[in-house]
Amino acid sequence: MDRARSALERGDRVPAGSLQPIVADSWQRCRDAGLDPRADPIAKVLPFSDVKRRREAAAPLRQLALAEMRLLHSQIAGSNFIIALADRDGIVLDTISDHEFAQSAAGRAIIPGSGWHENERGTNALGLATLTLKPTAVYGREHYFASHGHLSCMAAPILNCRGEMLGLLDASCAHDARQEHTHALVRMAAAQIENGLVFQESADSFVFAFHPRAEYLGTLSAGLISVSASGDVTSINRSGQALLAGLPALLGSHFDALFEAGFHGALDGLLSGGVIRIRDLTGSGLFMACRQIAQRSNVAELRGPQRAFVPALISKADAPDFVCEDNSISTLLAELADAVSLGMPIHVTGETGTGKELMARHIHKLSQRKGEFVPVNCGAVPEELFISEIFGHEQGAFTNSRMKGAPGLARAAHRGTLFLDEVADIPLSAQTSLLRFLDNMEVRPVGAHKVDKVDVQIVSATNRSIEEMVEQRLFRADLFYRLNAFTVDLPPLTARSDFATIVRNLMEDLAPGLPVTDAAIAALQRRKWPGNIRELRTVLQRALVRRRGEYVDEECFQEPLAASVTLNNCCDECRDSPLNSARCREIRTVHRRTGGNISRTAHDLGLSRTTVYKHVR
Ligand SMILES: Nc1ncnc2c1ncn2[C@@H]1O[C@H](COP(=O)(O)OP(=O)(O)OP(=O)(O)O)[C@@H](O)[C@H]1O
Repeated sequence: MDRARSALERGDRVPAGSLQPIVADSWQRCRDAGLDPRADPIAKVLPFSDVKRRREAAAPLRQLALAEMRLLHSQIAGSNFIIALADRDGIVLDTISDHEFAQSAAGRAIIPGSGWHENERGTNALGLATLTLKPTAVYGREHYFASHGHLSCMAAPILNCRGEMLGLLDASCAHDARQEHTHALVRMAAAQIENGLVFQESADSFVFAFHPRAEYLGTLSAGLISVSASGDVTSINRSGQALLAGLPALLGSHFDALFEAGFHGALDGLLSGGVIRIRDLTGSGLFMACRQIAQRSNVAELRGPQRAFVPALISKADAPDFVCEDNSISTLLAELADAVSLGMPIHVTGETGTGKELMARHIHKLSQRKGEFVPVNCGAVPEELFISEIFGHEQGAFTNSRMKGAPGLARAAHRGTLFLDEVADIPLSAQTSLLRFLDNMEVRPVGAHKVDKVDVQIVSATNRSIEEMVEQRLFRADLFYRLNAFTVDLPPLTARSDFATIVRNLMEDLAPGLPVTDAAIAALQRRKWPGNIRELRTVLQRALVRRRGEYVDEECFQEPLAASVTLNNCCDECRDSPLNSARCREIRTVHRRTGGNISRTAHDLGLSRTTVYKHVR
């Protein structure tokens, strides 16, 4: 390696045989592309809007991959690693890392949006695996750029059954800390994701596992084949293709072209839930078991008695107890249930009053966690107390410490949910501690030496654009990426297709049994709703006062515009107090001018963040 490296850095021919051929070829390509191995790599990072689009495009893959990444992380945790998921173009979408690695130069380079193409970053595992579609490891000084020489990276492509690349999984670590088995773990995780995709893409198909040995049916070396209700092959994993080598184990082929028993012959035994013996058409004996029954297939027609079907995506128990008939939300809810079951941090965005807190409580309910739902209003906690509020403090930890000591909200949320409301207002000084907590779920109260591990579902919410704050360096990008593994974006009230249902639902709550006319709903729908559902609720309350008959009609909403604007400019508490309303209006005006930034409003007006928060919430 020493000879190869000095030849490379001198610009001489690299001695033959001094490198594995795949690395030697890559060095040559980098040289041809004019990259200088002693210079810094070209470190392009896409803006978050692009990452978001790519994450959406890769949503089914991410859903499976994030679960595998967490598992992989738990297998290699503490060994100073980062695990990354990249999309088909080699752009990193998500990372999970040991805290120490995240702080290193390499950890700060492998971030969502970073691309690892060979022609920019030189020889590296992600770049090579993107080119070759093969699992690849690049150790230490095999990296083209000398500045990457302390890293070891292992990447494995994730392919669909047509052999097309969907994404890549990568594990990188300091070269001294590398462990031989990690490469195998990364390959296994990629294979597990590929298998998950067979199920995910084949909801309308049967999925059968097969292997020459029955005890291997549940392992990664088992073949998985998905077959439509008429016996056509809809997907087959890599192990399946290898086990059926020599046969047309391809998409669009038919079960009968692969196995002697034929589809209808095999199905009866398979649907009985047992393991059957079967021969492929080359005569090799195999064991086969059914892993999934096709949804919507009429199994009764295919065989005797009716079998259980795969349940619908949202069960009744999982349905929220607030209105969400709007398409964009109901689609999200199906995915949300999966994200919650994987324990992914969920980030809820939406204008004020769109129902973010309600959604956070729903997430807690979905998680079926026995612990508490613990809301923290990050905008209302004074900056200097933030860390001790979240992580607690020991008795006497502060000079003027009131207190006996407090466990902190993160511990109070153990086995429950920590809801970080107004998360954009977390002081920069506390963001590092929160990031570390998200990585290791460890709590160390201020002044304490002991560390406790907790198990907490994280939900955060904001009505501000954290993307912009990240660009302005007001919010840590790595913290943002950790918080928003899954985002629920609540539409403003004016964009909701279930507006009428929301009105009727609120009316039922405020005055059960009292009808509201369609004309009244139409009149409401024509208005602007800067305060969204919260404002609608207040307007309905006021209309009830004005109601004359046994129903609410459009006349109940004809309040003078000026009054309504003035009212909207004050918070509920100050509305009836001439003394407070002017001050309140000023706070709310500055708050709007600062784009909803509580800290800046507080600073500009010389008030505490808690005071500002009280008037703008
Ligand atoms: N889908 C819904 N159906 C009925 N009521 C709703 C719905 N969503 C929200 N609400 C009501 O609207 C009000 C505001 O909801 P919530 O406090 O959850 O909003 P928010 O987005 O967290 O607001 P903020 O950003 O100001 O904290 C509450 O009274 C809530 O019950």
